[in-house]
Amino acid sequence: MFKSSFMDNAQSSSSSSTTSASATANTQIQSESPTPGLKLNAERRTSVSGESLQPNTFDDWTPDHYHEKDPEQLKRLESSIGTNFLFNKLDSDSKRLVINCLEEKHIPKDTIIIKQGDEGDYFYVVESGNVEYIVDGNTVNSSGAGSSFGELALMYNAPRAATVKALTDCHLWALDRLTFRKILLGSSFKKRVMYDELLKSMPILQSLTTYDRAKLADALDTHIYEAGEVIIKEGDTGENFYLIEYGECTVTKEGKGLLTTLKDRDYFGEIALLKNVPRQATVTATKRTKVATLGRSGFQRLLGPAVEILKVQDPTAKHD
Ligand SMILES: Nc1ncnc2c1ncn2[C@@H]1O[C@@H]2COP(=O)(O)O[C@H]2[C@H]1O
Repeated sequence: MFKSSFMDNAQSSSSSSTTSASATANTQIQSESPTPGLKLNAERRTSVSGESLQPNTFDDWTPDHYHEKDPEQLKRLESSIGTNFLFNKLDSDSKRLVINCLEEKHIPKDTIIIKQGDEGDYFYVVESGNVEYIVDGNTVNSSGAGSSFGELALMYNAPRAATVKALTDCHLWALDRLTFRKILLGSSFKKRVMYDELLKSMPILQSLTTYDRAKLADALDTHIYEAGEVIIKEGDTGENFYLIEYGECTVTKEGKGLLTTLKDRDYFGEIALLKNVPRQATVTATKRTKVATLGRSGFQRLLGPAVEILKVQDPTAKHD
């Protein structure tokens, strides 16, 4: 019954690539969920093998957890998470569906909501309270009202990348795996789906974790340049870093001519951002070229260990 409106939001799946979660361990929740009928991950074994990152397209799919929300719940949802980026990209039918598939959870302080290494079954949005994220025993960050977590395992069919613990009593909304994949992957997480193959295949990004790659994908934009177009001009102020998805570009410098030719999976534009200097060369598309661009603030925040590799590979060291 939901078919026609869902199909507008789901990207059609053309990829045949699949990844399988290796973890099969049952997830444990260390504090009883007070919400009847909602088991969190407890005693749950989810089979996720054979799914790709592409959003699912189950033509005859009906959500398992569909419960019309009462007016009081709807009002709270609208004011707390209705304006969240996850939901404001949805058309009204999809938004209504997602909202009605959300399950309410009251989580006591100190509850382990997600355990690193487990399989994923739910995605969570925080209405109130704070949670912390623990990777390999170290607290890496925390988040509060309006944030969300638990998407990585559902997107990439990977084991949970972090343990998530309630720092305070929390009021959460949980979305089941299939509804997440069916609706949110094709809309709210579309950029991650779009850039996944590119980022995974870029040699300089190999040191990034799944989490790092996901955050990076959120910050990217796409541009297409036709043959002959100048992408970067020597002497200009640099604002973007570029990853080449496909195409070909030349790098030329006044007085030196052609320095190099760049192709698929190469990058450029890093020197001005790394050293805070003007553009050191001109980059021109010689074929139709599709690039993913990352702005200055994203470059500083999101490239993580890849920045060190960029510094080591600084090409200006060779030709200056
Ligand atoms: N630094 C981090 N590394 C990994 N996961 C994180 C981090 N910070 C927040 N998270 C969230 O913690 C979640 C744990 O479950 P997932 O791997 O499904 O998805 C993960 C992210 O949503």
